[in-house]
Amino acid sequence: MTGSHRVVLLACGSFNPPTNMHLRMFEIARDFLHRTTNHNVIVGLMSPVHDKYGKEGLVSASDRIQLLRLALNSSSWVHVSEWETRQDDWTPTREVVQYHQELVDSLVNGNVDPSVKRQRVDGTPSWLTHLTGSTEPVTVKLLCGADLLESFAKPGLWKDEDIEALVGKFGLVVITREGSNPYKFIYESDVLTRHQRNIHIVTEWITNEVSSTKVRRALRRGDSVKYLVQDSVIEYIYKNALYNTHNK
Ligand SMILES: Nc1ncnc2c1ncn2[C@@H]1O[C@H](COP(=O)(O)OP(=O)(O)OP(=O)(O)O)[C@@H](O)[C@H]1O
Ligand SMILES: NC(=O)c1ccc[n+]([C@@H]2O[C@H](COP(=O)(O)O)[C@@H](O)[C@H]2O)c1
Repeated sequence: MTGSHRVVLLACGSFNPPTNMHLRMFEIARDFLHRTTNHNVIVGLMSPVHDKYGKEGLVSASDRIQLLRLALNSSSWVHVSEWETRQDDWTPTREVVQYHQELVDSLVNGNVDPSVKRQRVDGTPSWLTHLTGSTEPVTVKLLCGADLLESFAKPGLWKDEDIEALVGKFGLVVITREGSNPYKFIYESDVLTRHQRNIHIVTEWITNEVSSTKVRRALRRGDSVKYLVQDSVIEYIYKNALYNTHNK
Protein backbone atom coordinates (compact mmCIF):
# COMPACT_ATOMS: atom_id res chain seq x y z
CA MET A 1 0.00 0.00 0.00
CA THR A 2 1.71 3.23 -1.07
CA GLY A 3 1.75 6.12 1.36
CA SER A 4 0.08 4.00 3.99
CA HIS A 5 0.42 4.61 7.69
CA ARG A 6 1.30 1.58 9.75
CA VAL A 7 -0.74 1.37 12.91
CA VAL A 8 -0.70 -0.53 16.20
CA LEU A 9 -4.15 -0.65 17.84
CA LEU A 10 -3.89 -0.69 21.63
CA ALA A 11 -6.91 -1.43 23.83
CA CYS A 12 -6.72 -0.72 27.57
CA GLY A 13 -9.24 -2.33 29.88
CA SER A 14 -9.96 -4.65 32.74
CA PHE A 15 -10.76 -7.60 30.45
CA ASN A 16 -12.31 -9.18 33.52
CA PRO A 17 -12.88 -11.57 31.78
CA PRO A 18 -12.11 -10.98 28.08
CA THR A 19 -15.30 -11.36 26.02
CA ASN A 20 -15.73 -12.09 22.34
CA MET A 21 -16.66 -8.43 21.90
CA HIS A 22 -13.22 -7.38 23.11
CA LEU A 23 -11.74 -9.53 20.35
CA ARG A 24 -14.26 -8.41 17.74
CA MET A 25 -13.44 -4.73 18.37
CA PHE A 26 -10.04 -5.32 16.78
CA GLU A 27 -11.45 -7.03 13.70
CA ILE A 28 -14.03 -4.36 12.90
CA ALA A 29 -11.59 -1.54 13.63
CA ARG A 30 -8.97 -3.00 11.28
CA ASP A 31 -11.52 -3.59 8.50
CA PHE A 32 -12.90 -0.07 8.87
CA LEU A 33 -9.47 1.59 8.75
CA HIS A 34 -8.45 -0.45 5.71
CA ARG A 35 -11.66 0.45 3.91
CA THR A 36 -11.84 4.15 4.71
CA THR A 37 -8.27 5.36 5.35
CA ASN A 38 -4.71 4.59 4.32
CA HIS A 39 -4.04 3.09 7.76
CA ASN A 40 -2.58 -0.36 7.63
CA VAL A 41 -3.15 -2.08 10.97
CA ILE A 42 -0.28 -4.45 11.64
CA VAL A 43 -0.59 -5.39 15.29
CA GLY A 44 -3.29 -5.29 17.98
CA LEU A 45 -2.42 -5.12 21.67
CA MET A 46 -4.54 -5.69 24.75
CA SER A 47 -3.18 -4.09 27.89
CA PRO A 48 -4.93 -5.37 31.02
CA VAL A 49 -5.19 -2.85 33.81
CA HIS A 50 -3.04 -3.05 36.97
CA ASP A 51 -4.39 -4.83 40.07
CA LYS A 52 -4.22 -1.53 41.93
CA TYR A 53 -6.89 -0.06 39.63
CA GLY A 54 -9.04 -1.55 42.36
CA LYS A 55 -12.26 -2.01 40.41
CA GLU A 56 -14.76 -4.20 42.28
CA GLY A 57 -14.49 -7.88 41.38
CA LEU A 58 -11.20 -7.49 39.50
CA VAL A 59 -9.42 -10.86 39.52
CA SER A 60 -5.61 -10.90 39.66
CA ALA A 61 -3.59 -9.60 36.75
CA SER A 62 -1.89 -12.97 36.40
CA ASP A 63 -5.29 -14.66 35.91
CA ARG A 64 -6.44 -11.94 33.50
CA ILE A 65 -3.24 -12.35 31.49
CA GLN A 66 -3.80 -16.12 31.29
CA LEU A 67 -7.41 -15.52 30.21
CA LEU A 68 -6.29 -13.08 27.52
CA ARG A 69 -3.62 -15.47 26.26
CA LEU A 70 -6.23 -18.22 25.93
CA ALA A 71 -8.72 -15.88 24.24
CA LEU A 72 -6.08 -14.63 21.81
CA ASN A 73 -5.16 -18.12 20.65
CA SER A 74 -7.86 -17.52 18.05
CA SER A 75 -6.15 -14.38 16.71
CA SER A 76 -3.10 -14.22 14.49
CA TRP A 77 -2.40 -10.52 15.01
CA VAL A 78 -3.64 -9.42 18.46
CA HIS A 79 -1.30 -9.90 21.45
CA VAL A 80 -1.26 -9.28 25.20
CA SER A 81 0.97 -6.53 26.54
CA GLU A 82 1.89 -7.21 30.15
CA TRP A 83 3.84 -4.00 30.74
CA GLU A 84 1.00 -2.15 32.47
CA THR A 85 0.40 -4.99 34.96
CA ARG A 86 4.12 -5.09 35.83
CA GLN A 87 4.33 -1.48 37.01
CA ASP A 88 4.22 -0.61 40.73
CA ASP A 89 0.87 1.10 40.45
CA TRP A 90 -1.97 1.90 38.06
CA THR A 91 -0.80 3.82 34.98
CA PRO A 92 -2.96 6.47 33.29
CA THR A 93 -3.93 5.41 29.77
CA ARG A 94 -2.02 8.27 28.11
CA GLU A 95 1.19 6.94 29.66
CA VAL A 96 0.39 3.39 28.55
CA VAL A 97 -0.05 4.54 24.95
CA GLN A 98 3.05 6.72 25.20
CA TYR A 99 5.16 3.83 26.53
CA HIS A 100 4.15 1.57 23.64
CA GLN A 101 4.74 4.36 21.10
CA GLU A 102 8.22 4.94 22.54
CA LEU A 103 8.96 1.24 22.47
CA VAL A 104 7.96 1.10 18.81
CA ASP A 105 9.95 4.26 18.12
CA SER A 106 13.06 2.85 19.75
CA LEU A 107 12.98 -0.41 17.83
CA VAL A 108 11.14 0.23 14.61
CA ASN A 109 11.14 3.92 13.90
CA GLY A 110 14.87 4.10 14.61
CA ASN A 111 14.40 6.69 17.32
CA VAL A 112 16.32 5.21 20.22
CA ASP A 113 15.37 6.47 23.65
CA PRO A 114 17.67 4.97 26.33
CA SER A 115 15.08 5.40 29.10
CA VAL A 116 12.65 3.17 27.20
CA LYS A 117 15.34 0.57 26.68
CA ARG A 118 15.97 0.47 30.42
CA GLN A 119 12.33 -0.36 31.10
CA ARG A 120 12.31 -3.37 28.79
CA VAL A 121 13.46 -5.68 31.52
CA ASP A 122 12.14 -8.82 29.88
CA GLY A 123 13.64 -8.35 26.43
CA THR A 124 11.82 -7.59 23.22
CA PRO A 125 8.11 -8.46 23.22
CA SER A 126 7.33 -10.88 20.39
CA TRP A 127 4.73 -8.61 18.77
CA LEU A 128 7.44 -6.06 17.95
CA THR A 129 8.96 -8.46 15.44
CA HIS A 130 5.85 -8.02 13.28
CA LEU A 131 6.73 -4.36 12.87
CA THR A 132 10.30 -4.63 11.70
CA GLY A 133 11.39 -4.77 8.08
CA SER A 134 9.79 -1.60 6.77
CA THR A 135 10.76 2.04 6.80
CA GLU A 136 7.23 3.38 7.15
CA PRO A 137 6.70 4.87 10.60
CA VAL A 138 4.33 3.17 13.01
CA THR A 139 1.75 4.98 15.15
CA VAL A 140 0.07 3.56 18.24
CA LYS A 141 -3.64 4.41 18.45
CA LEU A 142 -6.00 3.79 21.34
CA LEU A 143 -8.84 1.41 20.49
CA CYS A 144 -11.89 1.77 22.73
CA GLY A 145 -15.63 1.57 22.99
CA ALA A 146 -17.76 4.72 22.92
CA ASP A 147 -18.36 4.42 26.67
CA LEU A 148 -14.65 4.99 27.29
CA LEU A 149 -14.68 8.08 25.03
CA GLU A 150 -17.74 9.39 26.86
CA SER A 151 -16.02 8.83 30.22
CA PHE A 152 -13.72 11.74 29.22
CA ALA A 153 -16.54 14.00 30.45
CA LYS A 154 -16.67 12.48 33.94
CA PRO A 155 -15.34 15.13 36.34
CA GLY A 156 -11.88 14.28 37.70
CA LEU A 157 -11.50 11.00 35.80
CA TRP A 158 -9.17 12.15 33.00
CA LYS A 159 -6.58 14.95 32.99
CA ASP A 160 -7.20 17.55 30.26
CA GLU A 161 -3.61 17.20 29.05
CA ASP A 162 -4.02 13.41 28.77
CA ILE A 163 -7.14 13.79 26.61
CA GLU A 164 -5.33 16.36 24.48
CA ALA A 165 -2.34 14.00 24.00
CA LEU A 166 -4.50 10.94 23.28
CA VAL A 167 -6.44 12.67 20.51
CA GLY A 168 -3.76 15.12 19.34
CA LYS A 169 -0.62 13.02 19.37
CA PHE A 170 -1.81 9.41 19.01
CA GLY A 171 -5.42 9.15 17.85
CA LEU A 172 -8.48 7.15 18.81
CA VAL A 173 -10.45 4.41 17.14
CA VAL A 174 -13.89 4.27 18.77
CA ILE A 175 -16.41 1.45 18.42
CA THR A 176 -20.03 2.55 18.88
CA ARG A 177 -22.07 0.94 21.65
CA GLU A 178 -25.83 0.75 22.10
CA GLY A 179 -27.06 4.09 23.45
CA SER A 180 -23.84 5.97 22.63
CA ASN A 181 -23.59 8.95 20.31
CA PRO A 182 -19.89 9.62 19.82
CA TYR A 183 -20.53 12.19 17.03
CA LYS A 184 -22.62 14.32 19.40
CA PHE A 185 -20.08 13.80 22.17
CA ILE A 186 -17.27 15.06 19.91
CA TYR A 187 -19.41 18.02 18.78
CA GLU A 188 -19.93 19.05 22.40
CA SER A 189 -16.19 19.02 23.21
CA ASP A 190 -13.87 21.74 21.87
CA VAL A 191 -10.73 19.62 22.23
CA LEU A 192 -12.25 16.57 20.55
CA THR A 193 -13.67 18.70 17.72
CA ARG A 194 -10.24 20.30 17.19
CA HIS A 195 -8.69 16.85 16.73
CA GLN A 196 -11.67 15.24 14.99
CA ARG A 197 -9.55 14.02 12.08
CA ASN A 198 -7.63 11.86 14.52
CA ILE A 199 -10.76 10.17 15.92
CA HIS A 200 -12.10 7.30 13.84
CA ILE A 201 -15.64 6.28 14.70
CA VAL A 202 -16.47 2.71 13.74
CA THR A 203 -20.19 1.99 13.70
CA GLU A 204 -20.90 -1.52 14.92
CA TRP A 205 -24.12 -2.29 13.04
CA ILE A 206 -24.35 -5.77 14.47
CA THR A 207 -24.93 -4.45 17.97
CA ASN A 208 -23.83 -6.76 20.71
CA GLU A 209 -23.98 -5.54 24.25
CA VAL A 210 -21.95 -8.31 25.80
CA SER A 211 -19.89 -6.85 28.64
CA SER A 212 -17.60 -8.34 31.26
CA THR A 213 -20.07 -7.24 33.96
CA LYS A 214 -22.86 -9.28 32.37
CA VAL A 215 -20.56 -12.27 31.89
CA ARG A 216 -19.46 -12.14 35.54
CA ARG A 217 -23.09 -11.95 36.62
CA ALA A 218 -24.04 -14.96 34.51
CA LEU A 219 -21.05 -16.95 35.86
CA ARG A 220 -21.94 -16.08 39.42
CA ARG A 221 -25.46 -17.37 38.85
CA GLY A 222 -24.34 -20.53 37.10
CA ASP A 223 -25.79 -19.39 33.73
CA SER A 224 -24.04 -20.37 30.53
CA VAL A 225 -21.66 -17.91 28.87
CA LYS A 226 -20.85 -20.16 25.93
CA TYR A 227 -20.47 -18.24 22.63
CA LEU A 228 -20.04 -14.97 24.56
CA VAL A 229 -16.57 -15.93 25.74
CA GLN A 230 -14.02 -18.34 24.24
CA ASP A 231 -14.41 -21.96 25.42
CA SER A 232 -10.82 -22.07 26.71
CA VAL A 233 -11.51 -18.95 28.80
CA ILE A 234 -14.62 -20.56 30.34
CA GLU A 235 -12.61 -23.69 31.11
CA TYR A 236 -9.90 -21.68 32.91
CA ILE A 237 -12.51 -19.71 34.89
CA TYR A 238 -14.16 -22.90 36.19
CA LYS A 239 -10.89 -24.67 36.82
CA ASN A 240 -9.64 -21.80 38.95
CA ALA A 241 -13.04 -20.99 40.48
CA LEU A 242 -12.89 -17.35 39.33
CA TYR A 243 -15.92 -15.06 39.61
CA ASN A 244 -17.53 -17.25 42.30
CA THR A 245 -18.05 -20.13 39.89
CA HIS A 246 -17.32 -22.55 42.76
CA ASN A 247 -20.78 -21.70 44.08
CA LYS A 248 -22.37 -23.43 41.11
N1 LIG B 1 -19.84 -4.51 23.66
C1 LIG B 1 -18.87 -3.63 23.45
N2 LIG B 1 -18.91 -2.79 22.39
C2 LIG B 1 -17.92 -1.88 22.18
N3 LIG B 1 -16.85 -1.74 22.99
C3 LIG B 1 -16.75 -2.53 24.05
C4 LIG B 1 -17.74 -3.52 24.35
N4 LIG B 1 -17.37 -4.17 25.49
C5 LIG B 1 -16.21 -3.60 25.89
N5 LIG B 1 -15.84 -2.62 25.04
C6 LIG B 1 -14.63 -1.78 25.14
O1 LIG B 1 -13.53 -2.60 25.52
C7 LIG B 1 -12.57 -1.83 26.25
C8 LIG B 1 -12.19 -2.57 27.52
O2 LIG B 1 -13.29 -2.52 28.39
P1 LIG B 1 -13.52 -3.24 29.73
O3 LIG B 1 -12.52 -4.28 30.02
O4 LIG B 1 -13.78 -2.19 30.76
O5 LIG B 1 -14.84 -4.03 29.24
P2 LIG B 1 -16.32 -4.01 29.75
O6 LIG B 1 -16.94 -5.25 29.15
O7 LIG B 1 -16.98 -2.70 29.46
O8 LIG B 1 -16.05 -4.24 31.31
P3 LIG B 1 -16.96 -4.06 32.59
O9 LIG B 1 -18.33 -4.57 32.23
O10 LIG B 1 -16.25 -4.91 33.62
O11 LIG B 1 -16.96 -2.59 32.93
C9 LIG B 1 -13.25 -0.46 26.52
O12 LIG B 1 -12.73 0.47 25.59
C10 LIG B 1 -14.72 -0.74 26.25
O13 LIG B 1 -15.38 0.41 25.80
N1 LIG C 1 -7.27 8.93 33.43
C1 LIG C 1 -7.10 7.78 32.82
O1 LIG C 1 -6.10 7.52 32.18
C2 LIG C 1 -8.19 6.75 32.91
C3 LIG C 1 -9.39 6.99 33.59
C4 LIG C 1 -10.33 5.96 33.64
C5 LIG C 1 -10.11 4.74 33.03
N2 LIG C 1 -8.94 4.56 32.37
C6 LIG C 1 -8.64 3.26 31.73
O2 LIG C 1 -9.76 2.82 31.00
C7 LIG C 1 -9.80 1.40 30.99
C8 LIG C 1 -11.19 0.91 31.27
O3 LIG C 1 -11.55 1.30 32.55
P1 LIG C 1 -13.00 0.94 33.13
O4 LIG C 1 -13.06 -0.58 33.14
O5 LIG C 1 -13.05 1.54 34.51
O6 LIG C 1 -14.01 1.51 32.18
C9 LIG C 1 -8.73 0.94 31.99
O7 LIG C 1 -7.63 0.48 31.23
C10 LIG C 1 -8.34 2.20 32.76
O8 LIG C 1 -6.97 2.23 33.12
C11 LIG C 1 -8.00 5.51 32.29
